[in-house]
Amino acid sequence: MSTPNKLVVGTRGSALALVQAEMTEGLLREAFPEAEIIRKVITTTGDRRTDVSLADVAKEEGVFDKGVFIKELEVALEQGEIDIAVHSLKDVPTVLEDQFEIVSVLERAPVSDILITKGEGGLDALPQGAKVASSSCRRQKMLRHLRPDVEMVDIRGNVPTRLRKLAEDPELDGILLAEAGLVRLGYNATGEMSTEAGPVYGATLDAETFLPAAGQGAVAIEIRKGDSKAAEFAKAINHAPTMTRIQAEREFLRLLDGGCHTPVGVSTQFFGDSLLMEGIVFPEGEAIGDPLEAEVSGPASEPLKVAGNLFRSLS
Ligand SMILES: NCc1[nH]cc(CCC(=O)O)c1CC(=O)O
Repeated sequence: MSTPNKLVVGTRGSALALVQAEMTEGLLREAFPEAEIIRKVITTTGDRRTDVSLADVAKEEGVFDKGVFIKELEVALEQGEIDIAVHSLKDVPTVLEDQFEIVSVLERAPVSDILITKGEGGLDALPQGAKVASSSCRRQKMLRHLRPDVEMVDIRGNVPTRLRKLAEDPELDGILLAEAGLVRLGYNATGEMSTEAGPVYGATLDAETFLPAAGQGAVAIEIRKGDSKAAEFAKAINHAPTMTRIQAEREFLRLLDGGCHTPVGVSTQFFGDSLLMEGIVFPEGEAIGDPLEAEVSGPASEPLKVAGNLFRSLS
């Protein structure tokens, strides 16, 4: 077990995870200059299995849903090997096992998705019948909702690999990625990015039109429930406005999850003391179908209520 003034931070070893761990550790060191902050890198199932789609990895490994990127970190938390786990919030299921809790989030990076293409001009310049790669069901459905002519295909691999695959593959016209990941890795997400196979170009997909995933761009800190020391460390670096938004977004997703798994997009914005929320829910399966959509606003002091209203307004 750790001594009182030592905190072990657990993180995945991907480039993005390491950047996010470093941000977390920097904030912790600023808030607790006397504390010893130690990093422990842990490989997750999602990191080991880059051969097949994430949905198949989850199925084969018996890990529920998005747990593919967090399970091993939770095991390390449970066993006391680490005191806090740093995650991309988007990868964390909305309902945690009883012994864990998310106590804080860092200030959010840009929430939008980015379309990366071989030429400039973004979505409007994408040719009719274009082929675009993404392994996210939500991105696949969202893009086909806006552009039914587009053909979507799967893709795996880290960011540099995906950018290179786009530049290399004459059949492929674009890929979709989170702006947050690109920005945190130091890419010029909304402009020219170079790859070994030539330049590619990023363009923001406006978050009110192309609705992001719940919690996209946010970094979450998970601890053992009831660990008051870890809670004290983590809460000191919480970013309250981000917490309000992600509580609303995750509550909306939780209300929808009820057993099945459907692609969901959700966006939140503050207008003074109000929280404006938009949501879109796509039917399961291959067909694009007609999604359910809604937009509501309510008091920012009650994010769960606003999310409940959004859920009930879906039509
Ligand atoms: N599912 C993988 C994942 N988890 C978090 C990010 C990016 C950062 C973020 O959205 O917070 C990504 C890559 C992507 O979606 O392009």
